Amino acid sequence: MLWGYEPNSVSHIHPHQVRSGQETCGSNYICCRHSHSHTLFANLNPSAILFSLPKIEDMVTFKITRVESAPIDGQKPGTSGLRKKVKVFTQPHYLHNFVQSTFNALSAEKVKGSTLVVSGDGRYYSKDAIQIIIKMSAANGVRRVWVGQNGLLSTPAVSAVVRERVGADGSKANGAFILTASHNPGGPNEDFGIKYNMENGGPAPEGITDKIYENTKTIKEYLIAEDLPEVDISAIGISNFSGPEGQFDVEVFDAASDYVKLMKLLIKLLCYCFRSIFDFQLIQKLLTSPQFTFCYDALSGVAGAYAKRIFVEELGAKESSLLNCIPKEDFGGGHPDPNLTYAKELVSRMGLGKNPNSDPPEFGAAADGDADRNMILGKRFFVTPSDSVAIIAANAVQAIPYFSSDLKGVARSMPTSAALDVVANHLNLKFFEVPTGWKFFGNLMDAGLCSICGEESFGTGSDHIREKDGIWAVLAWLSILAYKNKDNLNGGELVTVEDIVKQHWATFGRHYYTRYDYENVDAGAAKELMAYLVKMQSSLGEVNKIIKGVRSDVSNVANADEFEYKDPVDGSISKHQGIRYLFEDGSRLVFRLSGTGSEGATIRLYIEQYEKDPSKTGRDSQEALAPLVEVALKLSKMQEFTGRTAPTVIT
Ligand SMILES: O=P([O-])(O)O[C@H]1O[C@H](COP(=O)(O)O)[C@@H](O)[C@H](O)[C@H]1O
Ligand SMILES: [Mg+2]
Repeated sequence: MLWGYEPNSVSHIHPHQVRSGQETCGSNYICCRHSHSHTLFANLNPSAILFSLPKIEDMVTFKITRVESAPIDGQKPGTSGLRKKVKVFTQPHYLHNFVQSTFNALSAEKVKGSTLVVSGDGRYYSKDAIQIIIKMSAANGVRRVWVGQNGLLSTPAVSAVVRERVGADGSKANGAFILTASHNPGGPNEDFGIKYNMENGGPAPEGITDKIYENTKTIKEYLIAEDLPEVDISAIGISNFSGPEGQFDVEVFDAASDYVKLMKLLIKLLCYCFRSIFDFQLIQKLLTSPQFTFCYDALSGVAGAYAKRIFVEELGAKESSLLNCIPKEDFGGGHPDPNLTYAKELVSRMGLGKNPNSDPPEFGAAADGDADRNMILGKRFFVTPSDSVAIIAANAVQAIPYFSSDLKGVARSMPTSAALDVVANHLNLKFFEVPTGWKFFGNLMDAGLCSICGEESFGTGSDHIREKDGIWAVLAWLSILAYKNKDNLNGGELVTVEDIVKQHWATFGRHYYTRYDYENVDAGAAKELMAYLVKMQSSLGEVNKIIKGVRSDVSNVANADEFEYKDPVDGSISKHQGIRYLFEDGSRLVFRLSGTGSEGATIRLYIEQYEKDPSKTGRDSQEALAPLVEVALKLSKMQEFTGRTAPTVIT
């Protein structure tokens, strides 16, 4: 096969590996700069020189080694993959066992000849992990591995790449290893993580993650190409190798430009028209208006790799509107979780928290380490994630071109407030309540049942990919603001984030909502607390007596259960997905153990109360919910079980 590159795209020299589509020069090989095949072929200059692929005998060859191993405890993937301390991951065979168990769960015939994406949020240990996974992929018969430059790809970008990218030779990805522990801190003493995403770009379903876990308990050996040279993942280009089963390639590509292009291209593929998902021109007008001010905090996570390209270069925001937008291995020592506690700098810049800025911007947002979560803030105003998804759904058809023809349906996770339910009801939309974990939305989307979904845990997204998407959520909010202000940008009064939220409450009522997190609690104590709450569910008379003893103004519990979900698409059943106490007036208490921590246990307590009367929707949420909070803490004996007098995080 013959193919070529523009001569001016030559970027650097690699003496060790053959990089395809490259001009050979003595013993060195010159690499070419390109982002992906669409650009490559679209830009192909007729005068470009055509090169033949390197001959097998020129390629670096590798052998396959079978390394004896044994099961290591505790490799059960959580809500979103395996997340542990770096010190755990760097134990001999630890990562290898998990990767081999994943290959075995997928089956050899699916792995052989496949194309895998391997990248992540760039946290400490990622670079070593990528080299290990490349070597194990080669040994397991994978045909090619795609890596974002420097090993960086946000979780939503991985999903987009798996679904939409076409390699220079027409190849498509079959799956991905995403290396992240999301919102957990990074560094030698902090967390690392790995999860596998399937061909649809979404997280592996429980059927696969259960198999992976079973395999980790019986593993005896793994395969690795120990002599495969390290691949330079800082340089864009393709490295070719030859193994016992044939050719193996590693392609390093520009993570950000691919994401931006794929997002734009997607709509063309789906709709055969030339609109982008968002109306970039309209958003640009808003972002460049002197009346509007903007701030984006990537919390030193991988979102920074996209923020400059999208917000500054594409949409005209000022560079000074970006905070912590250089990705760092240890997230600058911070906790890359976009909430009111951990996104301190943004929170104070937005006029909230301890040292509030006196002149805050109109709009602020933050992302987590792997850029799938988002927090949306207005001037001195916090938007709860449960309200955020409801507001996006209520405005999507008018404000976001991707949805202009209609919404197929909407969905939320169980602990997320019912604000979205009210919108769905009002707009007569299909509605689904699923367990916590983005993978549950994927089935609905693949079946064409859901367009927009969201979670209280700062996750919002749509069926453009199969992961939640932090930058998408920001663009969705900017679209709504741009749409509502399209006639106000020449001196008129701006419709603010706060106005939009308050208008929403006036129309649909307000779900007062708060979440209390008790992080790093003793795992045994957390289990006992949950067991106690389940036991109490069988004596509601007793529960109501306790409640009335604590607060006579709180209504009775009408129903209590553990949430169970039957997937409407594949019929699979997920049990024990959170403990619910449902009150007569529609209020809810939900208790769950986090599935994303790496040590001890995190208890999450979700508290919700619906207020329909528009004259009562403007209260401070902590104040409005104080009676229910008191009830929840006493009913669960939180302090008795955990020894904690206060939560670590309140949102
Ligand atoms: O950690 P992420 O951003 O990948 O997010 C992951 O975990 C969240 C829950 O976390 P927990 O179990 O701690 O409540 C889920 O809502 C989310 O769908 C999942 O992708
Ligand atoms: Mg995340």
